[in-house]
Amino acid sequence: MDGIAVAPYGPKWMANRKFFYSAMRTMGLGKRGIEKCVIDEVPYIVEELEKLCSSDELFEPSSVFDPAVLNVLAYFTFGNRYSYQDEKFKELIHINNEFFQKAKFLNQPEFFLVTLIPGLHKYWLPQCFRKIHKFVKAEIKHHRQHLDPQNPRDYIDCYLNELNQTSDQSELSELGLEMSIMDLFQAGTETTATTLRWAVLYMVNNPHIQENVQSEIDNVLGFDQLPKYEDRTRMPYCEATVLEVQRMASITPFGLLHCSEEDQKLGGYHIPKHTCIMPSYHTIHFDPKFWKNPNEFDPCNFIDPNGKVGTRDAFMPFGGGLRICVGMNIAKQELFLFFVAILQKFTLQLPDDVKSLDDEPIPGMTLAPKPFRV
Ligand code: HEM
Repeated sequence: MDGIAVAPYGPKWMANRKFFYSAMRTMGLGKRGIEKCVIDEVPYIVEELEKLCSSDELFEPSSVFDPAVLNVLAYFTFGNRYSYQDEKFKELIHINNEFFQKAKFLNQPEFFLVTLIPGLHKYWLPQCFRKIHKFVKAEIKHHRQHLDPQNPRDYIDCYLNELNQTSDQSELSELGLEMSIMDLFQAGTETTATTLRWAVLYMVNNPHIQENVQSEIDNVLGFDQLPKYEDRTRMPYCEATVLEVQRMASITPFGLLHCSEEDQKLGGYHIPKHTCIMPSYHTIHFDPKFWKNPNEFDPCNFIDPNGKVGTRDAFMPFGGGLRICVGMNIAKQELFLFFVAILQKFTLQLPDDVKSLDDEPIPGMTLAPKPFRV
């Protein structure tokens, strides 16, 4: 196992994770910093939503969020974004979503059979995994042919440069690059797009909160000024609302599986070596010890008495420890900037005959709202 999310704790995981951070820094200094990738996507989201609204038909917001978040990662890794109508891109979204659905199998007991019988994974791996792999390999081949070592354009170029400079003993490899990209797509698209769908759901179910958000946007940005990530310091209510969406939705209720490397003591319990551990972030996010009215959607959970946004130890949407989400800073920027840009231009409403949306999630590896239309 190579890459980041699926790699076991060890030198390969460490090298790929470290490389991801260093690429973010390198690219952050250039024209294609992650914030630019996100901001550049905003006009396309607005345009797509305008098109959908003008038809008077209700629509499911994932038709906009899926391509938008995948485009940010495509921009970061492949160096270009795709038109939402591009057939190749539609196919990539389809196979990426399909793979995510299949990956729910990872939480089932059958998965342990796959890990116990050597070689079985070759037969079990679903077709969509092979398709994404083929797509990523083709992009890497294309990048290798057009690589200019002095001007790395994106994540793949930075990684290839590093491979060309390092020795055979390096823990980085072409397979590590392929797996890392697939991890970023897998871990970084459904999670972010699903959180945005929850944001829409909570806004239509709580119109008074939507009004407060919009009035802050009107005061700080007006109707035309594009939001920047630094604006969040002047927009505490919007920032707190996004954090509250993450708490209430708790889309990764158990994070990823962890395993103790040694015998450990934790909270007075003895954890033997090689115990499988699933932290329950969902429990922490709804614990009345930490939250006044945990079952109520209330952005004030994150606003301190001075009106400033403060986070809490009992808030862990991105997990914690050594394996904390590597895409946390990308996701935070996407959530804030997309959320603000949408509510700057649109008011989200339910059809006349619907009072509120069902906020019971569909159970799974991530907690998603049931399909809905606005
Ligand atoms: C709202 C969006 C997101 C949420 C809620 C989320 C949440 C998480 C959580 C809970 C974990 C597991 C941490 C643990 O086991 O303690 C994780 C891991 C991970 N996430 Fe995210 N994530 C999000 C977005 C992203 C994005 C945008 C990317 C990529 C750009 C990404 C890439 C990863 C990777 C590669 C890992 C595995 C890290 C490792 O094992 O070292 N995630 N994420």
